[in-house]
Amino acid sequence: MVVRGAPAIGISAAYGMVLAAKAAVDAGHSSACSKTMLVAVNAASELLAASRPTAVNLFWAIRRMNRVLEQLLPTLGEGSVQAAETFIKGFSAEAVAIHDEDLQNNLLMARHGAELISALAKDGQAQPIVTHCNTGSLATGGHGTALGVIRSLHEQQLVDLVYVDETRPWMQGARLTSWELQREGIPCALIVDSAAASMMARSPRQGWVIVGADRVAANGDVVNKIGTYGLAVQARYHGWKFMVVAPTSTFDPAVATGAEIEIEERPGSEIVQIGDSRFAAEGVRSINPVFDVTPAALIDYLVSERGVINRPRRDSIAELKLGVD
Ligand SMILES: CSC[C@H]1O[C@H](OP(=O)(O)O)[C@H](O)[C@@H]1O
Repeated sequence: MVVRGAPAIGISAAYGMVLAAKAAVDAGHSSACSKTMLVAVNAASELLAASRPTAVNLFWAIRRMNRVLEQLLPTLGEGSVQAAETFIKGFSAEAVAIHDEDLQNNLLMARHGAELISALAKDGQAQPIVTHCNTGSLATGGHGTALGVIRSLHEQQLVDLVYVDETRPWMQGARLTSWELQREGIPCALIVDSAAASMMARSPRQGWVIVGADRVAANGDVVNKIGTYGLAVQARYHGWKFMVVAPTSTFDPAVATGAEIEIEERPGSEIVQIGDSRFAAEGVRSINPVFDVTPAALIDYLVSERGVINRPRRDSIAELKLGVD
């Protein structure tokens, strides 16, 4: 959890593989043969892949780096200083490309999402928004997914107030999102997760729930931070629109529905105490899944860098023609 947020996890894994390659070169005193390199990078990618199970960006980035590794390995031969330098340059370039592309995709998604909301805003009125977890520059290559859309809306004076779910139990909303929003001067108020429905009910205007994603299944089901599913149900009941913002690196065409996606379970210690201070009854059983599945039927808009899908379904997602590799 030092690095968290689906795109940031993928980007970090790519850089982690580069660091492992560099370490292999250093250990061989400025050179490394293709065999040593393969062993070192494979070991690193296995370790990285085991770090978290749900965000697919992690596996996507590792696969992408492995493809470049395969192309570059033969150039190392038996190992020379010059070959090692060229190898590291080429391998690092792929990690930097993954990072840069994510930032560019964030900017595109921010534009697509904000254009849609602004087009639907009656009389150009500023919108109330609920967001969950942290999807800003701290979770991505730089601008943010859901928070990127909120930023762009704010630039157009279309944000009335962002209700920030604290996001139990890791408190990404309280610790990170409220910090990012305040820093940018975007009007926001922190709420406990269970207050979101009441905020929707008492808001004079119907607004938007805008969230990110950790994995999008082929049928449009979305896995995101625990509590997202509840927000989608509440949004539908109260007539608020529900928008998911995620780059195509978060889409997993290999899984048919959200039910197939592994949901990370974290230790109960995260929910029976805050910091060192325990408040739950001693010995109580706890269950701590940190993601949930929002069925596609509850999603009004799915925004990726390729554009906006209204009411995502298997066929509309298939039109993106994302390769299964
Ligand atoms: C744009 S980040 C996607 C996603 O990552 C968060 O999970 P975590 O903080 O556990 O890594 C959350 O579900 C965000 O929506």
